Amino acid sequence: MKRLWLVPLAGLFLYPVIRPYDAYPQTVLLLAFLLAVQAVSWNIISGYAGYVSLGHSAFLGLGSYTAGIVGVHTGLNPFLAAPLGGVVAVLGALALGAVVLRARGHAFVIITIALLLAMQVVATNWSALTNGSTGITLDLPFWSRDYQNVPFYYFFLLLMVAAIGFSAAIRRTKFGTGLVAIREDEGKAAAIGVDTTRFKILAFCCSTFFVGMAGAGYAYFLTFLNPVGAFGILGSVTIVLSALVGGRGTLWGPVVGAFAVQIAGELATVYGGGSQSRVLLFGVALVLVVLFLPAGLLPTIARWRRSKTVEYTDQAGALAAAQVSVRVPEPTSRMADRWPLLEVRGATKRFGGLVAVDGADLTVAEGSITALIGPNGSGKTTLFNLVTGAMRADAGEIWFGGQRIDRLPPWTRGHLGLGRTFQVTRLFKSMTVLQNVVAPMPDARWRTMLAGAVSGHEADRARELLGFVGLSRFADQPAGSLSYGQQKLVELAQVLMMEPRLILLDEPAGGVNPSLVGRLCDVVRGLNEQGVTFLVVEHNVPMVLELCDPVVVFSRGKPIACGPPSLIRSDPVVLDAYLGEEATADAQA
Ligand SMILES: Nc1ncnc2c1ncn2[C@@H]1O[C@H](COP(=O)(O)OP(=O)(O)OP(=O)(O)O)[C@@H](O)[C@H]1O
Repeated sequence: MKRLWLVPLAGLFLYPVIRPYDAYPQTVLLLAFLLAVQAVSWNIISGYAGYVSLGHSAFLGLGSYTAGIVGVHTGLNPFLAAPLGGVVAVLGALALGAVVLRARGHAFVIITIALLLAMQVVATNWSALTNGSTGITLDLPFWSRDYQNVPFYYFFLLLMVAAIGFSAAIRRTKFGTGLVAIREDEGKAAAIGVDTTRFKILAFCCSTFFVGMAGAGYAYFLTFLNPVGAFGILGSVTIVLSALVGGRGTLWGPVVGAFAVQIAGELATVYGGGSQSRVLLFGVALVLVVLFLPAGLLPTIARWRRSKTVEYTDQAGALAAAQVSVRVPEPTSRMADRWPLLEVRGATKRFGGLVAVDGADLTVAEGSITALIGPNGSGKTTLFNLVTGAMRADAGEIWFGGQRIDRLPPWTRGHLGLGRTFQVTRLFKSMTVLQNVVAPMPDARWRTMLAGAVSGHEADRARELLGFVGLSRFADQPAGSLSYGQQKLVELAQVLMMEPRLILLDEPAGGVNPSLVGRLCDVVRGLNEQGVTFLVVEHNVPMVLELCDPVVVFSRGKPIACGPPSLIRSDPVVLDAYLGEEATADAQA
């Protein structure tokens, strides 16, 4: 059943054999294959990674011009020049990606359109190479007219199969999971070790190779190239429309969409009175899809078919089966001496006129569970952001394990053993619980990146960690269906996949069912006994005083006291600044 797609594929392969003289349907189909190649490729950067390119047909144009220019100068057949077209498209993506992928959202979309139009201008004006607006005429196909378009048919069909296979392979790797993580929450992805810069540039390159190859074949099919045709916006709009109709971010959505759009466009041209009606149809379809089918056909159908009885759970029972049997870093000899694992020296962060962190110094000894408490807005989360690299400090230094880290990107800090959880959980909602736990990238090696997303010892370890936090039975549920407290525990399991030396917990008990708080403390203690150091921001003062030692008190962006809980509990400065009059009265009673 799973290989049902082989049936239509076999049909497509056999069609020209069975009906060799059906030239028109063959042409419609080969153009659908071409569109599918582009939509499936576009989906890698814009569906998986969420960076919507509206200029992707530029890479078809690059491939076309490569084949055209090489053909004119060397006589090389465009089919043979196709790999070169793919390589040129990838090189173009590599050069442009480093620049355009700095932008996000609308800015990225606009830049990609600008890019397409810029290429049109270059192709028009670089006459010596491209023959300018006069264009390039290629040799006619060498085969007999009896074969019609059959060679083009198979060329584009094979490319489509290759592009789908490539996209499926990417989706199955940790690289693919990393792209989805970037789409859902780029900051979080970086925090769990995903080198977002490398992932995005690589995805951009992957999304152009088959498009460039297809461009070479398309130039041969048309036998004529000019800048307006090769770098027109309509081609890009059609790609986006195909992926949106079928379902962006899915494997088969762009394929289904490409066939639907190509066939609908053909019908509009034939019965609607010419190619203008095709443009009108695309415009109307784009509006309708965005308004009424935002997820696309396949995801909408899948949602209808999916069982409506997703198991929403309460928090009771979670952790019941928890076993503290988890692999954590080897305790180091320095631990015994309470060596500083993290040192923040004079860190400052300003937001306009507001000084959120004001020359703060903080030391976290290896092997400790250090607390960071303080009133709302005193700068605790901002300090976390400076330590993990989510924000850059305006001044000061941060050292971790004897290495200065304040200029390193967040993922490198993660690879060094710095993990964090968030005040408001930031799981990847479209992934299952298990997929979330295997998503982190513990290092920057290519081997890790290309490893299976949910396979081998990584998956075993993720299951072990889910057992550790007591959530094994939710492994295959969507992360978003779990209760808030359970999501916090999944986030902890996710961080543990990085094998961290230090975990920064941002309000671990916030919003969590009180019955879980005690268990959460046990989990933290269990991990600490095995060598993991913790820095905990928490408003639940009784919990902090019971769990942590030392306790650092933050006020107005810097520490005002530090010591064991017994001292902090009765320190008048702390009582005044943070615990308030009520606590002062309690302490005095
Ligand atoms: N991105 C930002 N832009 C502007 N101001 C910010 C930003 N992030 C934090 N702030 C401000 O910096 C100050 C410190 O905020 P921060 O969230 O670090 O405090 P906190 O101690 O973690 O508070 P809470 O306990 O409520 O989470 C606050 O006044 C906050 O409004």
